[in-house]
Amino acid sequence: MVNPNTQKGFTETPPNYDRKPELEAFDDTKTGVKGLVDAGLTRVPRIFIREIADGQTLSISNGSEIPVIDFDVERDLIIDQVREACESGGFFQVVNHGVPVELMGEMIDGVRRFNEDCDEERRRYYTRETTKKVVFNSNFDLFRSPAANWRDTIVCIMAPHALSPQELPVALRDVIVEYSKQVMKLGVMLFELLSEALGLKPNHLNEIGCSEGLAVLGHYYPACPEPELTMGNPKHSDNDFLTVLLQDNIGGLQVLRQNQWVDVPPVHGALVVNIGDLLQLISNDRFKSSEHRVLANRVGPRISVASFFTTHLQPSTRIFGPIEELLSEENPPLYRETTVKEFTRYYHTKGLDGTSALTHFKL
Ligand SMILES: O=C(O)CCC(=O)C(=O)O
Ligand SMILES: [Fe+2]
Repeated sequence: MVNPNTQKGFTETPPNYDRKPELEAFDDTKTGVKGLVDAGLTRVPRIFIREIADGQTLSISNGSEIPVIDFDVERDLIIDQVREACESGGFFQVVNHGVPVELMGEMIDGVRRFNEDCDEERRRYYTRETTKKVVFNSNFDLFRSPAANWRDTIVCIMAPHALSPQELPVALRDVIVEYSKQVMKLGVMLFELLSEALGLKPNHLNEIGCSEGLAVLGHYYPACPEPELTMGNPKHSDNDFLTVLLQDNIGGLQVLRQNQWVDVPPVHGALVVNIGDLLQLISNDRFKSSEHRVLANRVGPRISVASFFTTHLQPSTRIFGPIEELLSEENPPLYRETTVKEFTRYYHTKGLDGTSALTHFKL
């Protein structure tokens, strides 16, 4: 393999190369990958370079495998389609979902405004403190992952306790409050459909707390001069119950299906829905989370907004395990019980290394 550092005039990466000072220098700027791009960088710094560029290893199909479900049809038909999508990969898109399309565009614009605001404004929110309800940083797992990713993220914890508007950055303050309200409504509806798809009473998943917490992540993937050397978001499954994802029209999101990466193409007005690891756990593997990733791109910025239904930052004492109504002699529990906080801790200590936190909870 060609060593890209050789081309950069580093000659060779020394065998005793210590990444830490370079990671620290990058983190200290508090302006993320966008800050590097603004400085006019034309090569990808080595802290971002993956030994195996997993972006290029497997073939890619055209994304027609990811179903687009219209919510403006008869309920029974929606439930059948949702059940099928959840049992065969846990990744689908929805249209006519009730979140106004105009608001979706405004939310993307809000994330853009924040990330393109002056350095000083972004630095105000830059932190690695995991207890804060508004956190901006680049690579939450910067000091643990094998390679950094070409992405900056702002996380706002919108539920169960509402943030006071003053805590939110001005650039997206109004829009994120309204968007979260709408996504929460959609989430409650999705958990009703998922409950029915599992043969449970419609309120089951909402009653046990699946829609209690909402973390909204605004991702900003700047244009990358050498996208084949790094990743926007490496292979992972989500550690929540459910994710509702809004992506702009750039593309690059892919889901792993039978060892093949499949594009999740942008569809105007659609939201992507995917099952998280916690829903896999409580459904006792009836519904599976899927691994996915985002490629770095040359034409960005790409912007997406991932709404995570989880309570990990405002933890409750609720215990989650495989739902009793789904268990039988032929269907014994596959996982032990846990709290959202304990479950999420595994994910946060290991970072996005491509292994599922679920394995730690298998019986
Ligand atoms: O940016 C995207 O399209 C996906 C983001 C994602 O996978 C995540 O936030 O977990
Ligand atoms: Fe994800």
